[in-house]
Amino acid sequence: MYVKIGTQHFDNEGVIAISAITFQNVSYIIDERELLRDMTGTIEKGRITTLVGPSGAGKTTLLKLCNGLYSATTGTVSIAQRPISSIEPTELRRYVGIALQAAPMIDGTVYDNLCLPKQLRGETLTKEQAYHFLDDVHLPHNLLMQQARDLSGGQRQRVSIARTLVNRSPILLLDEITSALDRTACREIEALIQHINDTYDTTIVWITHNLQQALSIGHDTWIMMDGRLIEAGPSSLLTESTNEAVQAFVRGDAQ
Ligand SMILES: Nc1ncnc2c1ncn2[C@@H]1O[C@H](COP(=O)(O)OP(=O)(O)OP(=O)(O)O)[C@@H](O)[C@H]1O
Repeated sequence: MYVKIGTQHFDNEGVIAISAITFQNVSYIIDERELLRDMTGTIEKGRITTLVGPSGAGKTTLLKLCNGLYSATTGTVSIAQRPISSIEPTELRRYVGIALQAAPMIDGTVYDNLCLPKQLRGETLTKEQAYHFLDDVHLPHNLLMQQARDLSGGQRQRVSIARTLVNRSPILLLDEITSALDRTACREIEALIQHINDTYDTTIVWITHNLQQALSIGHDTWIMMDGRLIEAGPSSLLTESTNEAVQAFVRGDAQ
């Protein structure tokens, strides 16, 4: 049981509850280009944190450091206070789920796609269990045996999210998952992510170019520019930051 005081969580003994993800002086260099520069910050457990910033700021690179796709060149990324380099890849994949804009599916049915996370661990998912995950993302049961390639964009994104739920990952990374969707489907996915965050206390890290979405959905925001973390804190920073570069970005001058 955690109590929230200010922006920090404390347990019964007054110890700060585990943070979800921490970055300690993290940089990432590839081909002599420094894509992330000396980033230090904490993504808090159980919250929705949006990652915003101009194109090329390094947002996707940051997500890739969180699920082990990239390794920090210097500094330390920790998940639940464990350096990511000490976590087994299979455990990490289970702990940190990811959903992408394109919602890539394997060729086959919705059921085949939902089975995938279990199959990777040599386990099986029963149809009854699969129906439960369809319920979670508000999709009808008759979609289970439909070919994934025939789904609408919104349905596809829901299946992609349901697939992350199969692992019950405490952390969910989302990379522009609504940018290809129409307004209605976008609202539905936003409500779904809020529901998952509320119901399972899942920590959500969400890259979005939609600042209105960041304001309405995010508890916190990280504003990145040119590989640096410029601001981190409550989403109200998007309108209240006194940083001129942030203000220019929010006005649309830097997008
Ligand atoms: N593998 C790579 N090798 C070299 N440069 C890369 C690589 N991946 C990304 N970059 C460059 O790093 C910078 C940051 O890319 P990244 O995709 O993290 O930005 P982003 O903030 O997510 O951008 P967007 O909002 O456009 O998706 C960009 O200039 C990109 O071209």
